[in-house]
Order: sequence, then structure tokens, then C-alpha cells
Amino acid sequence: MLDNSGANADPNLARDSSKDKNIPVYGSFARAKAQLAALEPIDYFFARELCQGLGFEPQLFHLLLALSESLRNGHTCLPLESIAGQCFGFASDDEGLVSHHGFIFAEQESLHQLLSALALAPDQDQAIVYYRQKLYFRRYFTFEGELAGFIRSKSAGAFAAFEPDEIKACLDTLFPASANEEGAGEIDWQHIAVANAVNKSFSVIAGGPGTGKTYTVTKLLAALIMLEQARSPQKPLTIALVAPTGKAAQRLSESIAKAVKGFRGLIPEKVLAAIPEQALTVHRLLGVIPNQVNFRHHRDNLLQADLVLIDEVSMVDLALMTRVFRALPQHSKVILLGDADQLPSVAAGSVLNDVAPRPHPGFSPKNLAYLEQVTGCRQLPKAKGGKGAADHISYLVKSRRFDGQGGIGRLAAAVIAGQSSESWQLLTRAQEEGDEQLSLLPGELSAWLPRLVEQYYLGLFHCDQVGEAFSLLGRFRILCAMRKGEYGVENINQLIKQYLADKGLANASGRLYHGMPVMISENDYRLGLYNGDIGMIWRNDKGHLMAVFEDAELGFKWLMPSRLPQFETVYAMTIHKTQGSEFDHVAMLLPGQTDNKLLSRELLYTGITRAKSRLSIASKANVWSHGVEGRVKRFSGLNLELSE
Ligand SMILES: Nc1ncnc2c1ncn2[C@@H]1O[C@H](COP(=O)(O)OP(=O)(O)OP(=O)(O)O)[C@@H](O)[C@H]1O
Repeated sequence: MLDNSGANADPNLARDSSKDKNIPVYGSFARAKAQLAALEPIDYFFARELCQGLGFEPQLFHLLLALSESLRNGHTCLPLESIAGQCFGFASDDEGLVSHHGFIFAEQESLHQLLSALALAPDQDQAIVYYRQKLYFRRYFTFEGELAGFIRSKSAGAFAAFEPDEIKACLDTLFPASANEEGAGEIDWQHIAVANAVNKSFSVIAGGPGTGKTYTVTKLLAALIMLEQARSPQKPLTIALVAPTGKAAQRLSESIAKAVKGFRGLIPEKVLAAIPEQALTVHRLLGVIPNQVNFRHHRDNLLQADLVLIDEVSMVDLALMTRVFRALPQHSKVILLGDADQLPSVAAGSVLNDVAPRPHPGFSPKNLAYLEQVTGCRQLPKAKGGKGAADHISYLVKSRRFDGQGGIGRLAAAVIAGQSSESWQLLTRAQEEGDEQLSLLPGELSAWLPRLVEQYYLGLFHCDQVGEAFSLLGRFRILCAMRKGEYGVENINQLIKQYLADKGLANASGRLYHGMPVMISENDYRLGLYNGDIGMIWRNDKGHLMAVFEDAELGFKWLMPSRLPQFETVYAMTIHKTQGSEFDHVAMLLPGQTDNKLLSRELLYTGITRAKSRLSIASKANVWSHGVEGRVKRFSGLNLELSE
């Protein structure tokens, strides 16, 4: 329980604000900061600016501070129920000594009356909107409403309206009964997902790592191409494959190419030849204009695409997703792929979670009849009472990568189910039993870090070719929960550099060296380098140190290091930054203390599922439990809008 006894103790607050509505609450940022923990200047100046027009009522002023803080934390709105009656900005230290007294919000009804009396309805011309007991920045209110509208209108229309008989014949080719590996009575969700998505203009296929999302979607593309080729052979489908980051786009290209290769013999060559294998980033699809927030493609300059497939959708924020939909031609089909258990996007929104509620709410009677007709499956979930159906969603549940017996898959499942002691036991038992996939790293950093550095990073200095160095670097990564602190990215990178410098290989004082892995930390649209792109400092034939990046078209892109945007060393990186990437072996480090707001089940799950075959974890038992029990909660109005 929070100790709210000292809240509102600042006498200046009451004196400033209770009588004269034109006098700013607190009077200065410094005074506000002394009372409210985690306050940022942007929150304070935003609230002050808006209150100039609305009046300096303390409850309103603090609602605006809380709204600004919510946006910084990735929420698209501030539901009154999340703060009513709560103490905002209260903090105390480990001994219980109050450092920030905070501010107590009134009960929900009184906040509701206060906001309702102001002209903040959606049709008013205000920078903020009050709607259905939620406070919004107008920008995000507009994005949410627009995106929900786009999705609703796409969900209402069928894509190309193929006949069920045509679809069934096509599915029978793609999913021959002889190849069905599912046990008797088990639903083949990959088959259902293709059947479910093939006749709709908007669909979501979600599932954990290795559940066959790319494999399934490649069959879906094949199905659509087969159906279209039969109907209008002269008019090929224009398909765009996209992902939020360069790395994720590269992985999507590789997985689609691998799936296409595996389907030779099952699917006709002329169909396979029409499946594109080159994915782009979402930014590239929309067309970045340097130094502008707007893209080349928008509602007045639509994309030329019949079908847009977006992978790793958990990373796409609300604003970007809305911009994609704005640029889509009306007839186009959208397929979203992703893992809804992963961390949400860095910027505001939780689009995948909002459009893919779990457990599956069930299908409508009409969709059930269709799915039964084209797949023969009769055990599919039915929406309760015929309401709230989610016909656009298919979940893949069976991991082909983790067979359920391996440590990584079991750990990921236990973490996402919130089983803190069971998951910790899996880790300790794996250690005792010498599990090939899982291990717990012992004690101090010095007990294990040098061994991993020698195993994976020393080799970077012995590679003859830069391509070799990239493949070695892709095999292993140290993932940290945070940037700062003993177990943070900055310290670990520095320790590794120092270790390598002591061996005469690296330079620990900030200078570049041959074999240094780097990560870009800001977008540079002119150079085509994006936040999160990973490169290598490499000496060229002439003896000059260059920065090298993998490039889909050129193979490698060589740049003068002086041209690079901001970058950092990347022996270790944050779990957030590794979304969309995978490594053979991952070492995940959790902080030494439990008082870390970043720790959550979603963070641990995202880190665990970056490992393909080995996962080593450095954590204390209490920090681990704290993480598994923590949740990332994003407030948003999109889910409500969609279920209307
Ligand atoms: N029905 C299937 N039969 C045989 N192999 C399959 C099947 N489904 C998927 N696979 C294989 O399982 C592996 C994982 O599949 P895929 O890459 O499609 O999964 P994903 O969900 O996209 O994974 P990621 O976590 O990388 O996003 C691939 O090697 C794929 O060929």
C-alpha cells in the first residue's frame, strides 16, 4: 500500500491554486518536481500551456501532467479509472522516508464532472479530448479512431470474393491430408489460418516463436496467387512484404525464401515464382522524406499494392500503423503477423494486443460455417452468445522450433503464464541436470563474462572477411534489461572492451578499432541507416578503418566512420532493441535489484525467445520472480472501438 499520509503537503500548492484560477499551480517546474516523482519538464510545460486556456484548477493541472506522463510511457490515453482516488507522483526510499509527497486525485465521478464541464468533446477544437472517461491528446485520439475505422471497413468487406469451392480446392493442394501431422482430434491451426485469411481484407495471424507464422503466411500468399492466377492470369497480385526494422525485414526475406524452397513439389512453380522474397522496412514502403515526419505515400498518394503483409507487428506503434492504413488503396488486403506476448512498441500504442484479444473470442456463425466448408474442421471456437466474434484472428499454437521438451520453450511458456516459482525451478533444475539449452550464470560477472567473450567475441579479430565476422556476431548476444547500472548495457560493453584492450585487441577509451561491433542509435534516411542497425568497424584493403553494414542489394555497404549518425558499441544490447532479431545463443542479464520498473513478464519473454538454441541467464531468484510477476499494461481505446 502507498503511504499517502504526506500527500498534498506542499502548502504552496493549495495557496497558489485554490483561489485564483489564473495563477499557475506550483509556480515553477522545480517546485513541481520537488513534490512529484518522475515529473519531466515536458509534462509540466504542457500542462501549464493548456491550463492557460482551461484554468489552473489543481485536479485538471495534475490530470494533464498524468496524461503527458502516460504518453511518455507508451499509453495512448489516460483512463480516469486508472488514477481516480490515487496518489500521483508519490515516492519514498527503501527506509520508507518520503521523497515526493505526490498529489491525490479526486474520485472518478468528480473528475468526470470536472472534465465534462470543459469543452473537451471530440468535436471541439481542443488539443486534448475527453471521451468515454478517457483523456487523450487529440493526435492520438484521431489516430485511434482513424485506425479503428480503417480496420472496421476492411473487416466488413471480403477480399476478391473467391467461391468457397475454389478456396477448398486450393487448400486441399496446400494442406494434403497425407501431410497432416496433427494428432486425431487436434486442430491444424495453420490450415485454419490460411482458410480464415484467404477470403478477408484484414487478418491477423499471431503466435509464439517458431509456430510457423512465416511458413503459414507463405502458403497463404501461394493460395491467393493460385486463386488470382486462375481468375485473371494477366493481372498478377502486387504484394508488399514489410517489417518494422531492417533486421526483421531481412529475417522475413530469409524465412519466406526458405519456406518457398521447401514447398517445391507441393506448390506449382509458377505460383512459387510469384511470391516475392524481398521484404522492406515499413518506412521504406511508405517512402521517407528526409527531415520530415510525413511520408511520400499517404491518403492522397496511395501505395500501389493489392496486398501488404506486415511482420513483427508488436513493434509497430499506433501512429505508424495508422499511416500505413492511410496509404493503402481501398481494395487492398492487409495481413498482420506477430507475437502478442512480446513487448509492445517503443512509441505509444499496443496495436497487436488491441486487435488480437486473447484467448480467442471465437468466430461468428457465418465464419464457422465457411471454415467448416473449406477445411472440414468442426471443432473451432464459437463466439459466446454470437457476440464479440473475432473472425479476423487466427492463433498458431504449436511451436515447431521448441518441441515443448526443450528448456527454452518450456521457460518461455512458464514465464508468459506468470509462473514465477515454476520458471525459476526450470532454471535451477536445468543447471543441476546440465540442460543443453538452459543455464544459470553463476554469481559475479567475472565468473562467467570472460568465458563468453573468449568463446564468441575473440573470434571477430581473427576473421579474414567481414561477412565471416557478421555471421560470428549473429551467433551470440548479451541482452540486458536496462542501459545503466552494473548489469546495464553501458557497463557490460565497457567491461568487454577493457577485457579485449588488455589483450591488445580493442581500444577501451572510445577510439574505433578493427572488429568493433556497432549499433546505430538514430535514423539517417540519407544513408539508409536506422536506429538498431548493426555494423562492424573493419579495416579495408587500403588499411583504412571503415564502417560496414549488411545490405540487401549491395551485399555490404562501406562507409567512412565520420559519416555515421550516432552509434554505440554492441557486444551487449537492451532486450527492447533485440526485438525482431534472433541469435543461436543469448546471455540475458537482469538487474541486481527488484526496484526496477522496466522488469516485466513481456520483457523476459522477449529476451528468452531471442535465443534459438542456447539461453544463459544471470539473475537472482527474487529479481526473476519480480520480473515474471510484473506486467506491461498499455492503456488504449483501440480495442474498445474494434469490438463495437
Ligand atoms: N507445418 C509444418 N511442417 C513442417 N515444418 C514446419 C511447419 N510449420 C513450420 N515449420 C518449420 O518450423 C520452423 C519455424 O517456422 P517459421 O519460421 O514459419 O515460424 P515463425 O513463427 O515465423 O517463427 P519466428 O519466431 O521466427 O517468427 C521453420 O523451419 C519451418 O520450416
